[in-house]
Amino acid sequence: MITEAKGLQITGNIKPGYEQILTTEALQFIERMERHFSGRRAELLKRRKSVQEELNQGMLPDFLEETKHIRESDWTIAPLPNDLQDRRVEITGPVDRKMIINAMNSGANVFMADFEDANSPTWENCIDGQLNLRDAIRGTISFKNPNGKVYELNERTAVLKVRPRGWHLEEKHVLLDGQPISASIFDFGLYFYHNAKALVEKQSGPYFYLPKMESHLEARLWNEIFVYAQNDLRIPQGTIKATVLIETILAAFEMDEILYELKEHSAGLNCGRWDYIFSFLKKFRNSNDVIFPDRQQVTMTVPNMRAYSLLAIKTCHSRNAPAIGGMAAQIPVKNDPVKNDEAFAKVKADKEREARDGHDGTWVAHPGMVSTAKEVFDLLVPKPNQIFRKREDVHVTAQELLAVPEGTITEAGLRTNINVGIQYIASWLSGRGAAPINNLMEDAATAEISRAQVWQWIRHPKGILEDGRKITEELFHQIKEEELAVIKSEVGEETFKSGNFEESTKLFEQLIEADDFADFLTNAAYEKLS
Ligand SMILES: CC(=O)SCCNC(=O)CCNC(=O)[C@H](O)C(C)(C)COP(=O)(O)OP(=O)(O)OC[C@H]1O[C@@H](n2cnc3c(N)ncnc32)[C@H](O)[C@@H]1OP(=O)(O)O
Ligand SMILES: O=CC(=O)O
Ligand SMILES: [Mg+2]
Repeated sequence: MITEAKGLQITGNIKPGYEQILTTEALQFIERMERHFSGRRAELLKRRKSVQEELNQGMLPDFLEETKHIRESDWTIAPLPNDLQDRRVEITGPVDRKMIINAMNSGANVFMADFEDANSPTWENCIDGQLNLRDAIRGTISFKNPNGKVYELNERTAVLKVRPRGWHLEEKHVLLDGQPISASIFDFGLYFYHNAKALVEKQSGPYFYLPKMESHLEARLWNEIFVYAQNDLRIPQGTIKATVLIETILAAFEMDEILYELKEHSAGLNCGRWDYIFSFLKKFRNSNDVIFPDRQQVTMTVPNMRAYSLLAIKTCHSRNAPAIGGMAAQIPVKNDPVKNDEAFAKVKADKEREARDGHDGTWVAHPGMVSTAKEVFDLLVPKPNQIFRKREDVHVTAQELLAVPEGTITEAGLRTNINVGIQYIASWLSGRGAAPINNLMEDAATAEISRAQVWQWIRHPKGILEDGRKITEELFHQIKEEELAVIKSEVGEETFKSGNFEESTKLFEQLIEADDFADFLTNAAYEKLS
């Protein structure tokens, strides 16, 4: 079915209820923004490619000379609204109806509803997600599971934030002049159009998390979109508040500048550690100086990761902005008390480091982890936040940000990467963007690390297992076959057949075999998604 709203063509299915989200007025609002900003988005994506070429030639990122005046002058972000003062625990999760209710009732201060890496962007997931959030904001959301259990919102719920998809993604079911529109503008635009006024009436606001930016110029584009959207819907300027994920190695050099661009709309920064690791590997894909050990060895305490999080805290606090920590990927482990205790201990240690360093809040992936994080932050952080701790003792250099973590590459690490990569893509193609795999939360960012490491280890001269074997395409294929047998025995023949494992394996192989490193696995995978 094709629905037209002036120039926009909708090629996705219009299921009952979708007409309440895809209204003519909402689509015209999106069309105006897409017409206005698509050129700039395209330029910025092109710019990413030219920066990559420079990095491929050996250029190293550094703090920018041309924006020194921003780093060295005195300014702060605009004051934060009341409901964003205390963000000690933020839970994240997909825009699934039941999970939205569970997350909002979890006891966390904030719930980040994710159209991005925890969401497989099928048309249905995206539009159902908008309907679910609309109902959540109006307090009418409910859900009944197959056993008859009814889910409804508690009286007190988490403050809602929304993460639209990143600049590199398109929404292929919505065309303007025959071309797919920006997924960021689509997710942001629909949410903002339908909910901004209702949120303001509730003494809250349209709050966002902005993913995967690679420069302050990309933050400027978001800011221009915010100004445009607020003008268009006659909502006071500065009502939108957005927290930027510092999750690319290039953005780490532009934290001040990113806060500055979004000054009136900023709600601080967050350390998106998983994408950050992925970005480091991706940006230095061709460098013989960069190779990371097994994924599990790259923790937040290795020197470069610690430098990055300390710099985020210092930068934010000097601008009166909150510095939110990141996601510990552990989730509760069912039926294994020892592993369960280990998972909780790891989350606790991670949150203690963050709170002691100066973070004002943190992320958890599962409602079962909320109280652990909350206990740590309640004990170590005075309410509502510790922005007053300016951390002037912290001095982070470019070399420290670019330091390569040491460690070993093991066969177990290689196996895990292959196993997780294939299982995650299969889950994503089945419409599930976050999955529990080997007792960890996996989403697009964590799976990207797995895929990037296998690609790099094959091509890098130091891609050598600790037992002395060079990692090659042949070894990859051998281990892949062995891991497929393991997966098959775990999930069973039937699920293996119906669960997109064949398609996922093919895609994983293509990504590994291509000499040109694909910028995002989700771009290729999206072509296969309904
Ligand atoms: C790198 C980054 O970008 S991090 C941010 C993006 N990633 C995420 O947001 C991942 C969030 N986490 C999740 O999606 C989930 O926790 C998963 C997929 C990892 C595991 O989910 P499940 O297998 O359903 O876990 P589990 O069976 O233990 O869940 C128990 C209950 O908690 C709920 N639950 C689990 N995680 C969440 C969550 N994040 N938000 C809300 N509810 C949740 C489940 O729906 C389930 O509810 P029920 O008992 O009412 O049926
Ligand atoms: O989005 C969060 C991350 O760690 O990546
Ligand atoms: Mg991320």
